[in-house]
Amino acid sequence: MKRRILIVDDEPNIRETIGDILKDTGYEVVLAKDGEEACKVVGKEDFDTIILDVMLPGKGGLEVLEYIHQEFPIIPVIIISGHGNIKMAVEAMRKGAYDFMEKPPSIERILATVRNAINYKNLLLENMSLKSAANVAPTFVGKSPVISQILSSLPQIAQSDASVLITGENGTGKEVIARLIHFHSRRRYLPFVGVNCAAIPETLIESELFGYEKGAFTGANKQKKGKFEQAHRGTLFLDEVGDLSLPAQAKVLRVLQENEFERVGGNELVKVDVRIIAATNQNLQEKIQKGEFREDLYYRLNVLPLHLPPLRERREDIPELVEFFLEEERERTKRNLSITKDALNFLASQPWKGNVRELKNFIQRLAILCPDETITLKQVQQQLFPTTQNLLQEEMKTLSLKEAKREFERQLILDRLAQFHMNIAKTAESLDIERTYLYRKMKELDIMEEE
Ligand SMILES: Nc1ncnc2c1ncn2[C@@H]1O[C@H](COP(=O)(O)OP(=O)(O)OP(=O)(O)O)[C@@H](O)[C@H]1O
Repeated sequence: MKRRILIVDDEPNIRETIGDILKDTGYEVVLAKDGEEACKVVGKEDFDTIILDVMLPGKGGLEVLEYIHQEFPIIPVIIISGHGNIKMAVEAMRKGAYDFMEKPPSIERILATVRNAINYKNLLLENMSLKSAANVAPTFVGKSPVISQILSSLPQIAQSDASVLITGENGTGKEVIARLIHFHSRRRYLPFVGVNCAAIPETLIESELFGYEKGAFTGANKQKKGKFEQAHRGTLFLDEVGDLSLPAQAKVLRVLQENEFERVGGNELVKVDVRIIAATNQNLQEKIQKGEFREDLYYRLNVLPLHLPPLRERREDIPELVEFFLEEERERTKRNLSITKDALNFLASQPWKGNVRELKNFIQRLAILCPDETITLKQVQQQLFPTTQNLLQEEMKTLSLKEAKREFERQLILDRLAQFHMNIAKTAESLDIERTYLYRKMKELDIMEEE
């Protein structure tokens, strides 16, 4: 990624010469002839450093410096001044300019000062990020073959800047993976902005994504940046992308193609540099067939596809996930929680229709509700299924004979499984039924998932 420098000077010679030197060294350069132009351009594009003449017509250099300092405190400003304006330059340094160069600066001086300023900005960013929780890599637990394969492909995915489409049922960990990709990418110290496209009403999605200008609609009493602008130079996570309306899809496609858009109610083009990671639990191919999702957008998003299978298809990850969530609970509750082997086996046999999220919530519930530090099979079952006792009290009046019979059978089998520590042969023997019949019953009664 090229570093971008803004040069503000009313003397064309100076700004062009410095611009050419920096361009030849590989920087991207933007030139502004006065303070007004500088303030305008700095709000639209992101700069790594600004070289600012202190003596400008109209809006003076010191005023521009103050504005940049207030609005974009992370951008270092290098002051340039003629010999007669040294006093002003000193004043600028006092006001927080990063460095100052006397006109005409030598090539070496320009390159060294710009390089130092960029390093300084990086340090600031790093420091900010070290202080924030964002610096902690999210943990994605799992060693099943499919998860191992995904995790081993992450470094390459993170290093590329191409769009990623993560598919998978709700709660399979799509957002954690998106954060991991961002964390390992060069955008790590820049924002990761998430937007849940399903949670925003259709009427608001455009202003949410693209922002709006003051006066764009009733209540818009000042300009607001949208998610694309907030994510500038970072990553934008479009969660539930399948829920975007067709007009919003058209707008998103345009940003992906042209890297620019207009805020709602505005006609100025805003340039952005964002990496898109999208996620969905829907079958986008099917939505394309039905005319509900744009095929061209699908291909733009699906450059690097990642599929997270449901938890029931990677049950071998469950013990490690349970241990991970228990550890979180140990820390939180300061209790030395553990779980028995048969309880763990039982958890691994459950359907977990809400995937890892449901499992995590369940472990949190166990940690709160279990009186003992060792979580047993009995306690797991009590929390996972309402007991016949409760049902008898609460719902007996409304259950049909068939439902009551089913509930009784279910509870009996669960109790007996607990008694024999999930040993199927012994449980079947004690119930005087065949093992295969017990399996069939467990599936029929939703105690065990159909394969
Ligand atoms: N492999 C994993 N390791 C650790 N925690 C996980 C893992 N997978 C999911 N989680 C946790 O489960 C919860 C749900 O995960 P996440 O929000 O990433 O799922 P999602 O697929 O994005 O869900 P949705 O489609 O509903 O937005 C989060 O609290 C997350 O931290």
